[in-house]
Amino acid sequence: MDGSSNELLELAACISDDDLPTRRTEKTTTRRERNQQYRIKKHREDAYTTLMRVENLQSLAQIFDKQPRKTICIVNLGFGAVGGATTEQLEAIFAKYTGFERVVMRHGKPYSFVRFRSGDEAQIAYTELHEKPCAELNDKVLFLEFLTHMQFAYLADRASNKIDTSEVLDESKGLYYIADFISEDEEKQIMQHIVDEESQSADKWFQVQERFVKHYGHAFDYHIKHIGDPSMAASLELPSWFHPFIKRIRERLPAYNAQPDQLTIQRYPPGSGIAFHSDSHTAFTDTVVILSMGTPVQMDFRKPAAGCPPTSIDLMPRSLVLMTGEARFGWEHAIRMRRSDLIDGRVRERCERWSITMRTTNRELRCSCPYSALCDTNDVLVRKLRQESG
Ligand SMILES: O=C(O)CCC(=O)C(=O)O
Ligand SMILES: [Fe+2]
Repeated sequence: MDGSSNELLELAACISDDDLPTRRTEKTTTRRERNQQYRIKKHREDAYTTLMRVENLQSLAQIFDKQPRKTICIVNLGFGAVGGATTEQLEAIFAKYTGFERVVMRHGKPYSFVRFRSGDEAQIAYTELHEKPCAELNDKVLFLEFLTHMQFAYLADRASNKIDTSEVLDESKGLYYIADFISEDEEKQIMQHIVDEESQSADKWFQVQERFVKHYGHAFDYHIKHIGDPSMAASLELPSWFHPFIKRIRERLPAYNAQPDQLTIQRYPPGSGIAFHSDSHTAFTDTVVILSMGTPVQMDFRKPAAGCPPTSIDLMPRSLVLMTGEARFGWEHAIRMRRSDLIDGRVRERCERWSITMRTTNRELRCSCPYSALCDTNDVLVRKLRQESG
């Protein structure tokens, strides 16, 4: 038996036979209690074994502290899985304890964290909730443990990957973010335009995976990942209501000198997204702009060659993202297909999101960027397109 199994056994409560009752009624009660204790012991073993497996831990001693600490780990309660909870549900359970600060959750993990102002205050919640059925969670029995700051950092902060969403994220890399690029009224007006145009060209919405797309100026064909047949576009003109926004981009980002001739409107129902990609280099030139509306969503960026972990920005409604240079050609971007995002440890459920992507077609059908892993300039299809265009 290895050390970890020993530790699990230590953690499992022993069922005491010391006080076996003699009278019949007492005996029935005690049996029930013993069964309940046995069930708790089983659940506890499952919970701790799962945690050790998920985090590849050899020992629980390296992760939990025996002293009361500010941070409690709920070993067997995460977000999303069967029997999981939302941030709001956990807040409702813990907010009644003095000193409660916040709930921290992570995607895809079977555990979560609750932060208190002090260890003593955390201890009160611990004593009341540990190994007890929780009424707010269908009587699920919760297993709580204390974490030191280092242990919390190890479990929770390790994968922190959020970029600071200041106005210019990384100008040198060509990634710009402008919050509140349009007003709430403008957002409503744009949505109204989209609805109005719906009646004229309803058949020009295409479903791509779980999202819906519509093109103006030029169509984009997702099968060949290139400019598509003009008949697939809702209109070969950009909608006139959009021109003032192009002017505004130039005012806000004077370096922006593109003349977009292609607009893609996309509707993302909750749970939908777009896989990692770099917009075709030979279909579009070096600047891609995205205006977001509706629900906020996390967009991930990654540099495939460098093997860096993805990093994400939170696309708030009415914000604008501009990608140029390295961010446009050398990075991939994606919106994960999921129903929620995890922002600073909080689960934020998604509603419907709308985006408008502005691009300029690349007339030369050629790209000379140094990011060959993402560049389609030598693809067979693109070479053929170049030949055909003379
Ligand atoms: O909808 C978005 O925000 C991203 C769209 C996108 O990346 C694309 O259409 O290439
Ligand atoms: Fe894209």
